[in-house]
Amino acid sequence: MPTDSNPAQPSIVEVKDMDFAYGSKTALHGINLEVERKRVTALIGPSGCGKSTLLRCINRMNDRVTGARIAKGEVRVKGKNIHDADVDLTQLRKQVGMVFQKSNPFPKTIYENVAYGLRVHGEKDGEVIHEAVERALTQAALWDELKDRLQAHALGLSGGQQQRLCIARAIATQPDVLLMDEPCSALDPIATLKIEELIHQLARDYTVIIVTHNMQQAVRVSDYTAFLHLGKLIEFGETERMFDRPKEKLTESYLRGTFS
Ligand SMILES: Nc1ncnc2c1ncn2[C@@H]1O[C@H](COP(=O)(O)OP(=O)(O)OP(=O)(O)O)[C@@H](O)[C@H]1O
Repeated sequence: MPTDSNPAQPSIVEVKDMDFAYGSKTALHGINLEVERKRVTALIGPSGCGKSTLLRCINRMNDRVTGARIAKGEVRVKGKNIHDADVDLTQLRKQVGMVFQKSNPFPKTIYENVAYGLRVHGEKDGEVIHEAVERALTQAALWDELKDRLQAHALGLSGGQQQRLCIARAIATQPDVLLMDEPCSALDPIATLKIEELIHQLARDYTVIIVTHNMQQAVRVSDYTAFLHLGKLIEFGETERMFDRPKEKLTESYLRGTFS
């Protein structure tokens, strides 16, 4: 599989020769992927190729699906196999945060949505929580908009604001990696643009891995792209290079829209 990995940059997430199965059905075959720190990596490919499954392997979100398992290989985050017996799932999900397709704020105030993760991890110091809420809302480009109504109900926000609030919630505990599963698919073009700008800014502090159906979005937001087809990683490399000069015929036909 062609790759343009950068040997000078140690990977924060490594997927090594991984097969993933739902019961008897193998959904991912022999995946090898190295994700560079503080960069945006996009996962693209036709519907059902395994993008979300791969994303959800990185914080063991697939553990929730009965019969779903890594059949071969491993996933490492910061060098640690995430299936080792001593891995604490709550800690892993603190390290690897997630934002879903449909925004899902809790039916609580704006403030409590962002403070939630800190409280779950046992933070009791009001000042520490307040600083974290302000920092996360600022990083999610929401502080100026919302600072005067932190006690308002989160469900009263617009769809785009709710999604940015979910991003603020995910980054409040300062994860190393942020997984985003089609974060703009339910949003209008203006709200989408704001999230895309935000993704650029987030990559200063976080490693972002995003699933997108929208190839133009992959070009706009990502540094690296992984193209999957039928559960296999066909090509991985710098986004600009891959879209200009794909190395694989299959990638080329998918990107040119001549895919059958
Ligand atoms: N919970 C599940 N149980 C059984 N099979 C599943 C489950 N979730 C996904 N699959 C199967 O695994 C394969 C990969 O699905 P996945 O949702 O990861 O693909 P995707 O590329 O994200 O698709 P889409 O772009 O349509 O969201 C598909 O064949 C799908 O039917």
